[in-house]
Amino acid sequence: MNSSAPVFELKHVSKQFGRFESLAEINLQIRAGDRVALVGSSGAGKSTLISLLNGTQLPTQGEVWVLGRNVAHLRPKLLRQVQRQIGTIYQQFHLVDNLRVIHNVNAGHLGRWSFIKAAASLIYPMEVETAVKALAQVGIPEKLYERTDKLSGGQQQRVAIARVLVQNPTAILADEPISSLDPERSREIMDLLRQLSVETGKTLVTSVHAIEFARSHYQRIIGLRQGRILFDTEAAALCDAMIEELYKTNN
Ligand SMILES: Nc1ncnc2c1ncn2[C@@H]1O[C@H](COP(=O)(O)OP(=O)(O)OP(=O)(O)O)[C@@H](O)[C@H]1O
Repeated sequence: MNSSAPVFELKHVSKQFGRFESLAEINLQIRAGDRVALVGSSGAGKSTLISLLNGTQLPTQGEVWVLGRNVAHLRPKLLRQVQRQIGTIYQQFHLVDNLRVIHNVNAGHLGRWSFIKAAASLIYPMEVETAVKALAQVGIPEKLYERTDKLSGGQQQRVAIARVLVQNPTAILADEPISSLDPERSREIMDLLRQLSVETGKTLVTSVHAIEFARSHYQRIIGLRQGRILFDTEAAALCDAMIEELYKTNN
């Protein structure tokens, strides 16, 4: 994959669901190491944009390039290779509740492990040291053998982040990672994502409702309104008038 290409590039992208246009005429580039927040009202298109960046959806029009590849033109094997370089964290964690933490963290290996190895690891966990290291990075190494559904929401989100660390992607996408957490846990998770991105140099794209976190934790903020980019700005240049325009209710 072309290492000098932007990690993500969208050219004249639209996404329709039936006749409804969720995104329209999106043009943007995100480069290695960028830390970008996506903001906008409910339904503005943030999650749709994230699903285009990780290749789980294809655009209706335009081109989505990930790591120098046009996603729509990739054969399944190459698409999986590209997708392995993109780790995604979701609001609802997407963990298997009744498994121990180690198995959820080891799911980060799934793109690389054979089916046999993955199945065997459910009985005799493999690469335990890697899992412990990832859990230590997210601050809960002692939870390795705990059942996942016994953890708090904040701890479960840490497990989801540890799984992405084991996957070791080039870029991390976080789709409203704090929406189901209380304010204190939200701050901890936002701090953790920023710290991991700064320490590892990984690109980080996060959709977030709380504009104050976008400002304090990200270098660049993209405002989506009714499926279009209203602004794409350095965080320091975001002013109250832009925020007002972003959230105003009339058309
Ligand atoms: N799979 C789908 N089928 C039909 N419509 C969809 C689908 N996914 C998204 N949409 C529509 O596209 C629009 C944008 O949705 P999206 O989830 O991207 O917004 P969002 O900014 O992430 O909102 P929220 O902050 O509430 O999560 C919404 O009107 C939504 O109903």
